[in-house]
Amino acid sequence: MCPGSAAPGRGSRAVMPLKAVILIGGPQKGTRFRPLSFEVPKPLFPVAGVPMVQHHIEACAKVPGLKEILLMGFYQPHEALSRFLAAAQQEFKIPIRYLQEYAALGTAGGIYHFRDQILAGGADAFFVLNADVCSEFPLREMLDFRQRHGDTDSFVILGTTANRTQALNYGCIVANADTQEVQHYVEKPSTFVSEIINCGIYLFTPAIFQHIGQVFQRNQQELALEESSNGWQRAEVIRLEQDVFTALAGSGKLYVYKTDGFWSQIKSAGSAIYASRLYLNQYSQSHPERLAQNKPGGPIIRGNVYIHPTASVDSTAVLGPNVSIGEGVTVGAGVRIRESIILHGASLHDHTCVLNTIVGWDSTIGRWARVEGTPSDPNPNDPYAKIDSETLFRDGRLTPSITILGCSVTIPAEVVILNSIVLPHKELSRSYKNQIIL
Ligand SMILES: Nc1nc2c(ncn2[C@@H]2O[C@H](COP(=O)(O)OP(=O)(O)O[C@H]3O[C@H](CO)[C@@H](O)[C@H](O)[C@@H]3O)[C@@H](O)[C@H]2O)c(=O)[nH]1
Repeated sequence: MCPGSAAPGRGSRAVMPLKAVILIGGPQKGTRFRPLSFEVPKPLFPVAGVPMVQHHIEACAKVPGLKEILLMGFYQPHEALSRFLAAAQQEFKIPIRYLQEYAALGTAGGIYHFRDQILAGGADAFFVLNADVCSEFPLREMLDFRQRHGDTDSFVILGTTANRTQALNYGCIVANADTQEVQHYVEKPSTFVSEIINCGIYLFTPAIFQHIGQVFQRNQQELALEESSNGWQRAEVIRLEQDVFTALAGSGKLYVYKTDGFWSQIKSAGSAIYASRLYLNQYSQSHPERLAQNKPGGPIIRGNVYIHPTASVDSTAVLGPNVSIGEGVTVGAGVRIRESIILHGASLHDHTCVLNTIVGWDSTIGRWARVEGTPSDPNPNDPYAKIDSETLFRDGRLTPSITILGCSVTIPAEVVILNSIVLPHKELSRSYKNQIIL
């Protein structure tokens, strides 16, 4: 933004041309999300009833002056993505495009490669958001913060507090307590650096490209020494965190805006259930119409529940808290569902009990069956605890986690499926416990 173009003072800000880039990654990643990512790319996985990145898009569309949203990744363009983009453009009345990287270029390589597209139309600043986080997205607050604290040419990272142990799984930020200027940045350190972590949400000005460009040139020079035909391409692989932030720390250009609002990573399927809970909570303020109510002749609703309008739920079913029911789902009489996501087309026959589970698209659960997982919620007694993006195995054994049924799985009547992952199209014939069923 041009210095002096905004009215000075707390919270007052002239509207300036802005853009947003959402980093959606690509197919190789998201292994902790299997088998769900087989069917739908992780950024489109429904969280609290809508695709994961729709929450980002909605937050961006609310920022005054935001002209365009660019989804950036290395997925091949496909029908589900195109359909989603078309629908989102209509709903949020903002241009949204997908820019495909020819290979995984890292968190800074893609934005550098497409810098002309980002700056087209004269963007003064732009947000970059990791797709695999859920947040209140305090984007306006980040703009106001930059206005108040940094110079208007500085860059802002959204930060939050984690506990000392879990902070090691994130980018860690040491900042000046008065100015919030980032003095030190270490990505996933091996020993404690700071409790302030990087939320994967940034506000940049076009000047960021000079800093990324320096890394690109250095990479090129280093690779020129190697005998390799694709040196140029590899020079384009650049990480914002290790290559850019670490160097920018202490230069007076990088600031952290700390939020106390909700925030979580969405790495594993278990964290999608937790993220759903956070967004459903937010709906009471932002989208009360999306929350199911207790009504005569309707199912019994406990806490926050989302039911797609096309779903058919028996009036004797008891749902909640934290349940999302997808398009065309059928829920029979006496069914109990808690802390679960039921994906479109699934059918839960009478008296089934589904707890801490994701039920895949078009799966069927026979009557009186019980499908249950173990939640991986953050420690409720630690206000700074984050969800552990658990690995599937520990000491060679499957760690108890939420139960996941892949798409078109059939569970017979009267069985118990506990802490298991069932791959798509399986027809089970008995009960299972702590297993991956291939
Ligand atoms: N377009 C594109 N996107 C990518 C690429 N690589 C990763 N992404 C996207 O960038 C985001 C970050 O992914 P990772 O590189 O897996 O990093 P991380 O382990 O999630 O850590 C990052 O996020 C944390 C917060 O959730 C931060 O704490 C940490 O510092 C870092 O920024 C994800 O949304 C992912 O889809 C790429 O090559 N191209």
